[in-house]
Amino acid sequence: MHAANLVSLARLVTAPVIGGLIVNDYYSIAALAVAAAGVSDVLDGYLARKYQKVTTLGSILDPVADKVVINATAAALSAKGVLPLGLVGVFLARDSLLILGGAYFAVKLYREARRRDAAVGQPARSQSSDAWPYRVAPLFISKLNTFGQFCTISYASLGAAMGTGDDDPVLQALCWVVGSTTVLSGALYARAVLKAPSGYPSSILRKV
Ligand SMILES: O=P(O)(O)OC[C@H](O)CO
Repeated sequence: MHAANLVSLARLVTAPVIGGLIVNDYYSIAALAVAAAGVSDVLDGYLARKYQKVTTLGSILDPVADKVVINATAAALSAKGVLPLGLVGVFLARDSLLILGGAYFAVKLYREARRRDAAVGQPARSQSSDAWPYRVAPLFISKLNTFGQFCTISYASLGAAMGTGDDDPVLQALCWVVGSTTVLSGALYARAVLKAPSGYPSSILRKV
């Protein structure tokens, strides 16, 4: 596995650790760990581009790792009364829709590959990389949103460590901003899909 994907995978597996830190009130370590996860989100993309390893797998693993870390830590902070439950609901709702959308296109690609194989009388090769000619390209607003989510969660955790409380105006502003960018990014993904009713939305699914 390429270094870029190892970085994404490492981020993914830290999610339960960070959640455990928050639940057990180790807020300052959790804040650092979330910030490190945010830095690793930049690093995996940089490594993939530098070594020309921008792959289908990497393009899925990277946002999945982000979603797991962000939702798990935001849910843990909400359970501790540090982040509003509504914000976590917005994060979860958008990411559930994105995962459902991703699953829809994965099944569609798989079925098309099976049909192609059947048409030429070849054994099924739908598992091969030929069947997955697209990589996922996040919208720019989504990259900004992910950055904002990491910042908000890290700041909230730091605030909990310092006892500033959830009425901190900076935290409240961050929650409103990131809640809005989450909704906006979900709406723009939905628009991209709806504009390509029978095909693949080229603004988010790029040929490998
Ligand atoms: O949350 P997404 O799927 O819009 O993707 C944004 C990526 O996580 C950026 O690395």
